[in-house]
Amino acid sequence: MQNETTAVVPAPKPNLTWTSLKKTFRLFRYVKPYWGEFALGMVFLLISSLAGLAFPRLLGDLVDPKSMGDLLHGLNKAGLMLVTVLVAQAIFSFFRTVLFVNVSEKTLAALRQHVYSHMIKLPMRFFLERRVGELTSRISSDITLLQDTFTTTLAEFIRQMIIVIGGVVILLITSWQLTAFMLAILPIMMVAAVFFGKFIRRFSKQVQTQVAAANTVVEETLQGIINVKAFANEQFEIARYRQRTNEAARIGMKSGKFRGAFSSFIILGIFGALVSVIWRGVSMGIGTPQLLSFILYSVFIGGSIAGLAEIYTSLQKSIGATENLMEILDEPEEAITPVTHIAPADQLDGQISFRNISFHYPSRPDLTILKDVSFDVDEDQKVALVGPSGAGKSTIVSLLLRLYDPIDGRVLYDGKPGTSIQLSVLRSQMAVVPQDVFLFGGTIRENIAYGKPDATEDEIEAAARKANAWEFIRNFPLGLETIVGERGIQLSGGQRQRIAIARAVLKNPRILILDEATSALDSESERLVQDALDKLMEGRTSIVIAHRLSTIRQADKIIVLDKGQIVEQGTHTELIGVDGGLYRMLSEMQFSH
Ligand SMILES: Nc1ncnc2c1ncn2[C@@H]1O[C@H](COP(=O)(O)OP(=O)(O)OP(=O)(O)O)[C@@H](O)[C@H]1O
Repeated sequence: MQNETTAVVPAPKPNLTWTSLKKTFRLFRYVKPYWGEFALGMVFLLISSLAGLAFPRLLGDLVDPKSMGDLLHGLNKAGLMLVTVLVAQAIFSFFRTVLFVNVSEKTLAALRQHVYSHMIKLPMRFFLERRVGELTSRISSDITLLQDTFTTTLAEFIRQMIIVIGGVVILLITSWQLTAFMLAILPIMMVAAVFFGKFIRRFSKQVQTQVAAANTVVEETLQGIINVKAFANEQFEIARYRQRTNEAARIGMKSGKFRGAFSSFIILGIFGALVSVIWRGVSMGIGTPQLLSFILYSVFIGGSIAGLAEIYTSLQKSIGATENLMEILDEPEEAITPVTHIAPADQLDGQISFRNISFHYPSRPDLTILKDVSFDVDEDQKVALVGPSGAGKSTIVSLLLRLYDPIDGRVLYDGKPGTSIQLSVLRSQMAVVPQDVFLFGGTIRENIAYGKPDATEDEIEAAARKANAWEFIRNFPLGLETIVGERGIQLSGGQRQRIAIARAVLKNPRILILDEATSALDSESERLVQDALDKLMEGRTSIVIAHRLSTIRQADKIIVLDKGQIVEQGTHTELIGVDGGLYRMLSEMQFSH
């Protein structure tokens, strides 16, 4: 199965239009700081391309030293000129490449950083509408594509244009009749060869897909050989394999015919065209040396025209990539600012009110998730949200974190509307201990310090102790430096939760949000987690999404949700006494197990 996060989504190939070109020009904003280097690179490119243009002419002279007076002297002179041109071209090409690579590396690093820092500040709504794979490929493959454009494609484009225009001018001066004859046939053949080549490559891709499909049959059946045998399905699998391999062979043979045609085309078309030009030149009485440089120019021009066809495709792709990036950059960011200090006026006491909140997710406007939800949480209270799956508990938490804004109604913090408090200031005073604890691939220390990046060693240790995590961390040979995540050790569910608790302890939030883990921990682990949570909840407002009702008996208030509405509110004792109440029913169901 394809992994969502690594799937590369190719950029669509748009047509070259004025608006898309205008978007591409916005890229040059990133090149601006390196304009000097870029311009110098351009100059070198011009010189080396022009030098390259002198090459066929000089080769002609080398064959025909007579044109330069004394035979030996002329030969040496032509040879020397050629060597000079070659060396100059080599030197200029070197500097041109280095300059262009420098400019594009710096430009694209800046672009990458800009896109990423913009992307991560976009509102949740944006992430609901896109797949992670799509976004990662925007930042990885699209920008890599642009890198190629800046380092090679652009330079190639200019070089090829100089060769085509300069070459044609030189040829016209030599003989306009022969030039017209050559231009009428050779470039067309070259461009046809490029498209023919592409067409054939499509076939090899199809063959590869079929071969891969056939290999899947082998792999699956050998891995699950017991199933094949137990079902006596050998014949069925043989038929499946035969069908796929035959299909691969069929496409392969079809492509073989085109390959054959391609070779014939090259022989007849391109070499034929060259022969015709030579024949025509000789019959026009043009001398061998001139004819040689004429043919060389023609080959150069033909090659460059074919190259331009490739460049066009690659520019098209880059323009597509740029459009995608610009689209992301045009999305409005959330108002996220670095929070270094919270002014006393902005410090929350921890009182929360939901006032007539109605909500639907931006991606599903037809599906109302919360309907007229109102409740209050007092400072330092512990409030539990309970209700069947899908009732809207996590949605309430998302609104509290202002990941989304309600469609109707208001969320108030200490009586002030959320919209009047700076988003970063608000979020920096809340912490979440989620159900699925997300650990970054790094050390335990880094993962705990995520709650407060500038935490000291002592603070980290104290947080780990308070979270009942110190004991197990100390027992790892590397302690806090133990690597966790994909390439490190795997922590148990309870251990991960305690790391998340330590994070929250470090953050020391006014409002704590707990999403209880649904999967059961073993009783010892559960006791340690619960004890750490109880300590963490002390002295702050806590909202707990509870799945196991046994943990919330002491809550100051229990809010029971069903289908996006509050159906009951009260303490455990009050709610358990409601005949036919949802809370009572849910607890009876849980305790009867
Ligand atoms: N990002 C989203 N986009 C669209 N609909 C969503 C999104 N997230 C949740 N929902 C829908 O909102 C409803 C409430 O979901 P929510 O996660 O708030 O429920 P919950 O009470 O927390 O459930 P659970 O106990 O299973 O976690 C569900 O019907 C869910 O399908």
